[in-house]
Amino acid sequence: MRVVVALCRNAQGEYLLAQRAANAHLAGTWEFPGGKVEVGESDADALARELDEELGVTCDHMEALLTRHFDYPDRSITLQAYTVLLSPDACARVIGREGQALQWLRPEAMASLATPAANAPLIAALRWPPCWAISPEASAAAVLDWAATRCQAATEVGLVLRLPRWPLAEYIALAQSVAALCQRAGVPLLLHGDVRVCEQVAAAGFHASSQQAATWQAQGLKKRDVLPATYALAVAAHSADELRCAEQVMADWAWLSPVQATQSHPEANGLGWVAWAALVQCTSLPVYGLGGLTPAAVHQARAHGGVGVAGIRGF
Ligand SMILES: Nc1nc2c([nH]c(=O)n2[C@H]2C[C@H](O)[C@@H](COP(=O)(O)OP(=O)(O)OP(=O)(O)O)O2)c(=O)[nH]1
Repeated sequence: MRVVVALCRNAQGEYLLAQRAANAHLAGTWEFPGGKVEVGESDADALARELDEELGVTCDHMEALLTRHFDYPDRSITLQAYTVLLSPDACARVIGREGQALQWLRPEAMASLATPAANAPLIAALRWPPCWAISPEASAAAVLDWAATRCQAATEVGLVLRLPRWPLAEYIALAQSVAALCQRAGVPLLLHGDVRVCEQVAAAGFHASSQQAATWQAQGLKKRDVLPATYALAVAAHSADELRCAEQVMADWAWLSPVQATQSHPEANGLGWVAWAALVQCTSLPVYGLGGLTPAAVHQARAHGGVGVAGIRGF
């Protein structure tokens, strides 16, 4: 079943959510406005019809954001999300024409609501940048310069400070400087390595290796047991099993690699986008593509069920 949804944003950076009826599939959850595409309808027709039926508004402009296939126990859906520009007038006129409750909410506040499981990647795409730049292994001065350049760039990017060979104390000192730069620029930063760094540095999250996640899983530990409450957890995965492990430790998203062969791991064959997309379907987590990609691959990732891309060279 093909379902189109509208991510309607207002001038305050909030998005419109509607509560599903008590007798509907996924009753009571907070969804994005939209619905099933009927036979013979284009996505644009279906979305315009749903917005009129549900909210009493017409949409001025829509842009494809991402596609994600999702298997609920009783049905499979292909969810196609569009960002929709509503004029300030239209935002003010929005009403729940089917009696549904409505609210405008920032993406980071959506985690505390009951939302359809298929929506996690959409919410991640609204909350987090489409691209993550992973630090090169270089001197402290070069890494600071790398971070400063990306913090000044106009493109939407997050940073991952990955320096596996650095002693803990030196990593923490550099991470504190990078975190200060990122905070000033409003750029999210993920830490890496020893999880104890999170107690010393104010960052947006932590990037765990697949081995770290497997160790936590074996010990029955979840994200809340290993990270400060405000931290997001991103876990590296290379297979369906590792994606399941990321889910079990309650990661916020997974990096799935390698999409293509890379300079750092030339021996590993790339999955290619088709096999990558098939693996993405094994999980309900948001997934970023990694391995031999550049920021230009965001659209391909999003057409294959992903949220975005990450990498070292070219980011
Ligand atoms: N509208 C909407 N549906 C969603 C979202 N996330 C999600 O998993 N779904 C699922 C729930 C349903 O199984 C399916 C949409 O079907 P629906 O029943 O809302 O479609 P509709 O508006 O055409 O409903 P109806 O005319 O059949 O009553 O997609 C979302 O954010 N918005």
